[in-house]
Amino acid sequence: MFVPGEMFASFGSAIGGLAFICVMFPRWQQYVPPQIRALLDRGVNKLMNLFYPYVLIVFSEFEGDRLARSETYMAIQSYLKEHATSRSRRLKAETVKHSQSPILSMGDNEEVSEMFEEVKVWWASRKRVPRSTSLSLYPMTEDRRYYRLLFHRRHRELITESYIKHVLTEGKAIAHRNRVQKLYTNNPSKGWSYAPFEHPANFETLAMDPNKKREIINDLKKFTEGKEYYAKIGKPWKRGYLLYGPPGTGKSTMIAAMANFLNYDVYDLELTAVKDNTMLKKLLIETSSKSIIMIEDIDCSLDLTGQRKKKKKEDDDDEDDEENANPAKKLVKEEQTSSKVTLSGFLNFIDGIWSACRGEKIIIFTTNHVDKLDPALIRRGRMDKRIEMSYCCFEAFKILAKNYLDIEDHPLFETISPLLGETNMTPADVTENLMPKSDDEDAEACLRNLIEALKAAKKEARKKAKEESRAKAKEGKEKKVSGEKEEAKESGTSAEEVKENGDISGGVAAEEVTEDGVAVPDVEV
Ligand SMILES: Nc1ncnc2c1ncn2[C@@H]1O[C@H](COP(=O)(O)OP(=O)(O)OP(=O)(O)O)[C@@H](O)[C@H]1O
Ligand SMILES: [Mg+2]
Repeated sequence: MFVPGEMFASFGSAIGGLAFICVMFPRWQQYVPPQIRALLDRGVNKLMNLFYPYVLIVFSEFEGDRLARSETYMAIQSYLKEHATSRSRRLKAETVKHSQSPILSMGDNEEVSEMFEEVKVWWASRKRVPRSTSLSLYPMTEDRRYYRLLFHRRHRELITESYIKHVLTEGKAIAHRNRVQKLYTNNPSKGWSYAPFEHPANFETLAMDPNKKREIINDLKKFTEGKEYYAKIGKPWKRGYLLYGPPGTGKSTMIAAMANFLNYDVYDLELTAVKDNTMLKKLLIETSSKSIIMIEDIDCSLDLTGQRKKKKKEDDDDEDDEENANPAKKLVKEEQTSSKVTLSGFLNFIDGIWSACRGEKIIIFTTNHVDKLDPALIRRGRMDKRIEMSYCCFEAFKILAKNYLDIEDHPLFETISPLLGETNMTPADVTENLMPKSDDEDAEACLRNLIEALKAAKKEARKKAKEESRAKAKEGKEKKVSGEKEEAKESGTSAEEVKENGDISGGVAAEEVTEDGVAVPDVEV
């Protein structure tokens, strides 16, 4: 096979020989003055251009002094792993943490070719071992790898404008597809640490109203495809969701389903483990793009619900006077406050830092009590979409029945449907009943268990409602009696008298109380 890389070595001419010497004896430059060296370089290049019509582009693993690997190099690596390893004769196997099988890539000094729009290009992987005078315990880590792309100069435009773009886009997509999804958690001392994210939830098994589900899926799709749109409207490529609803309605399951649908990493941010606003910023800047940042039970995480209101109120409090008198106490209090994440710090992050760091991120808050949250936290713009996760409806039940019992229809569904409408049962409770308790229990037995549980829940709810209304009535009565007693005390009459008066007048208005505190009933005779 004719390969230009090899052709280079086969030049028997003086030019080839000179070029060969340059490559084989790179130290020759040390013995030649710089002016002559530059002249020689130019001459060699001119001659090479005449006889060697190929263009070479080098993509290094590390660019300049940067410690991080070049994104371009990694994208090419992924591209070549998928497209070239089948044609490569020498492969390199790398064991990747949390991956079950080793990942194969082109071995060092290996070459492969491919066709792009009927143009042939050659890729080669190369390794440069830098000469080092210092002793290193890990000499291998100093190897510098790079990819070489070779093509005929007639195709320069096609390769530089289309092919490289194609390789990078495809390479990034392949890398994203093949990566191990991660679940990050934060801890006070180490920042983020991660484990593989292996939650099996998906939108197919998520029980909820199908229309609502479709709407969420479309929203996510639109978000992932919206890079240009977000750039056009000048908005950071981020989206905020608020999931709210009673415990066991599937909020956490929904986040897992979203992460699996998008193939995003998940950052589970525990606000109570964040020391202060500065630490919060640091953690959030460290999150990568294509990720979901979730803050569960935001109402319980911190006093994010009303810190601003409370602070304002505190200014007028007597407590402050006490602190002013005791500076030590004040200092301790200030320290305690500054060692916490505050609502304003949090909001600043969402509006400011959040917008500045790398895009394609989703932030999700969950809460059981949406009404308790500070409106500033969940206003439009910060939280783009609110999703209510509610009690199990019949449509959601059908999905659970399919997941757990492998049935799409059953005569007992007719009994279950109205019961679900009359009771508030969470999907978590429904699934509990749909799971066979023993080997003898078949689908029908599970459905009967569910019917019993629904009936019991309905009975319980009725009993509770009755008790509540009785308690309310009792409370109202007690309030009325104590009000009458209070009034009697103030007016000096007996409670019975007040009651009688009250019954006649229907209550005494404040204006009708004389200066000496005696109530004058306004009775029309
Ligand atoms: N909508 C649902 N679809 C499928 N399974 C569900 C759904 N809701 C709850 N479940 C089941 O119930 C379990 C608990 O649900 P999940 O943890 O998602 O509830 P939650 O709303 O996050 O509750 P909490 O408010 O207590 O955090 C899940 O593991 C899942 O098996
Ligand atoms: Mg949850």
